[in-house]
Amino acid sequence: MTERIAVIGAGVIGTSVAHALLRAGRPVTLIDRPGHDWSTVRTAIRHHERLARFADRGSKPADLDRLALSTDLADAAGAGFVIENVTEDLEVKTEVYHRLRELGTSAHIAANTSAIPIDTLAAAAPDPARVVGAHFMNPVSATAMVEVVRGPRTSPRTLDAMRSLLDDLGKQAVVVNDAPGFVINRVLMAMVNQAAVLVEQGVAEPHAVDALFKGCLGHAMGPLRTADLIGLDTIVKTLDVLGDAFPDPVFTPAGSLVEMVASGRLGMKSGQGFYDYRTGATDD
Ligand SMILES: NC(=O)c1ccc[n+]([C@@H]2O[C@H](COP(=O)([O-])OP(=O)(O)OC[C@H]3O[C@@H](n4cnc5c(N)ncnc54)[C@H](O)[C@@H]3O)[C@@H](O)[C@H]2O)c1
Repeated sequence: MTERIAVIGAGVIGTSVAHALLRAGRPVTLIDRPGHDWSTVRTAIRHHERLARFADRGSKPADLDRLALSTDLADAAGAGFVIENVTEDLEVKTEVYHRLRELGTSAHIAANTSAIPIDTLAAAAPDPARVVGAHFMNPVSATAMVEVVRGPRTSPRTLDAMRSLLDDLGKQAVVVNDAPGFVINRVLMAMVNQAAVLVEQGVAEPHAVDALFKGCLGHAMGPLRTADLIGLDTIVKTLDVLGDAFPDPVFTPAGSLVEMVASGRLGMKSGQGFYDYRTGATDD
């Protein structure tokens, strides 16, 4: 099956999704806004490829000749499947769905959002029945499972198409119902936020917080390195979505998170977050 897939949003997760699709031999059109810095995308794809090759030395490399880059949403119109990964902001995402509607897109659309309910996005889409949530984890190539969110209007056909695409990628789908933050982020975001508060209050340094989660609870990464990997700006935006949905202070972004984002410390993508990822940095 070689139908082209349009991946909209070439940031942290969109690039990782595109890479995983290329490894599965799928032709991909990766779309971002005009003026987007494609050099960071190429660097990220090379990074994902190194990770994937390290994890599975016998696997086939991503076929980069199948990757088309675009700054025009019209290039999503003819795709067999659309995976939307734009900024975690309802207005920004809604604009993309409205444009897909104007373009008459008839493809199934997977919404990759951290917390925005799928039905809210579906309301702006060409056909709400053709929208399903696909909450991918970064790095996508190295993650075995995807949280799939069935909106109240998601059709069985679209859900099947999502499962079948994930099957091709070698990923297991776990289907949950629609709610702000779904399952993972309703829990994870509260945990990340409290971990940031603990650091703020001087209870522990980031490496101690993460070491406890790895050594005592068997997590692959602690909450603060996970936050750096996701992107601290995305963490704050996701907490804002959850805070709007659930008036609980556990979702009020920690002051330190807000300050880090305001000063451009966005995590791995900017080189600094709770940890320092710049060349030669030693606090890793
Ligand atoms: N970072 C993660 O680990 C992760 C995991 C799962 C889901 N998500 C969700 O995926 C989405 C993207 O997250 P991210 O971390 O990649 O964010 P990001 O900020 O790294 O990237 C978002 C990208 O969307 C692009 N964009 C914005 N408006 C656009 C438009 N109109 N047309 C085309 N491109 C547009 C931006 O230019 C940017 O490149 C968010 O909803 C986020 O919550 C993120």
